Amino acid sequence: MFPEANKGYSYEDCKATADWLLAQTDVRPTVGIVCGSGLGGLADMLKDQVAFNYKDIPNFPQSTVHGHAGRLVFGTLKGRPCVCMQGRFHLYEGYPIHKITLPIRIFKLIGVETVMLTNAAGGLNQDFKVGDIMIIKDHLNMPGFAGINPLSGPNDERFGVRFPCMSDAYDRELQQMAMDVGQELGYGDFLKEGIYCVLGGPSFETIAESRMLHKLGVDAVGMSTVPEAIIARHCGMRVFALSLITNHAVMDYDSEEKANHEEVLQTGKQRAEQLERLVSTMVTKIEHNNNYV
Ligand SMILES: O=P(O)(O)O[C@H]1O[C@H](CO)[C@@H](O)[C@H]1O
Ligand code: HPA
Repeated sequence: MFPEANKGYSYEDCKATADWLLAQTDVRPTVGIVCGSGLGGLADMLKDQVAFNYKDIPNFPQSTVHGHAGRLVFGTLKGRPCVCMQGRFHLYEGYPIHKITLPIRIFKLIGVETVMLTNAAGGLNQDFKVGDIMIIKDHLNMPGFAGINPLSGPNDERFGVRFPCMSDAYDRELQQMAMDVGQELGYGDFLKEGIYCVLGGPSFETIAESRMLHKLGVDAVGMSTVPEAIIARHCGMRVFALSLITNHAVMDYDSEEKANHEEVLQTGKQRAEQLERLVSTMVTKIEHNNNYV
């Protein structure tokens, strides 16, 4: 019924990878973090690290994008056991969508309860500045409109239901926590919230595309995160996600601005410290069993 390419990894494949990892480390993370482009420094915050190169992990794809180191790092963040993907996978790298999201199911099988996704994104909201951090409150899954969804193919109920709800994709308590922590840290001026839209990439948006997305109510555009959020919600993990606004999406034919990956990485470096502090402070407030203390 389903073409071979749509089958993805079986539960047993995922379990084999999870068990392999659990056999190599005593760390039992309840929080899983994914680092966006240029945001790999988040992983360096972990203490007592046990790190694996993606090439050494059974079934794992390889990172091919500059700014994505390709390491899975276990460790503790202010005493809390965490696992961190220092580098993620994107559709435009040529991987099937099931492969992009495999690590999220591995997170689930090693005991992760809360997933924190970060990304670099282009700002469409005219009130946003480069360097703003946007808490994602909802998403537009453009590849999904064309049938490219990480849940397509046979459904294994051991992960989740056939038709998962997505109106609660981004945990509201964690959004509020991020706002509160951001205020406490004095980040009020550059902490925003909004809607993220994923596109396939790797070409950046045309002016017409940016204008269309802006009219649709999109605040920031990128090429990741949404497939990971869908897979995490499907298997019952809580999701928090944020975008670092690394550039303005060009919306004006007179503009001299041109989106480029170097600028994306550069902005990441400039905001790295604050972003790390925001995420690490949140981690210390996320209790086992997903309670916010
Ligand atoms: O979403 P992350 O992985 O942060 O990366 C973003 O940055 C790259 C473009 O510069 C794209 O891959 C886009 O998705
Ligand atoms: O402007 C952008 N568009 C798409 N993806 C991005 N990732 C960082 N900036 C951008």
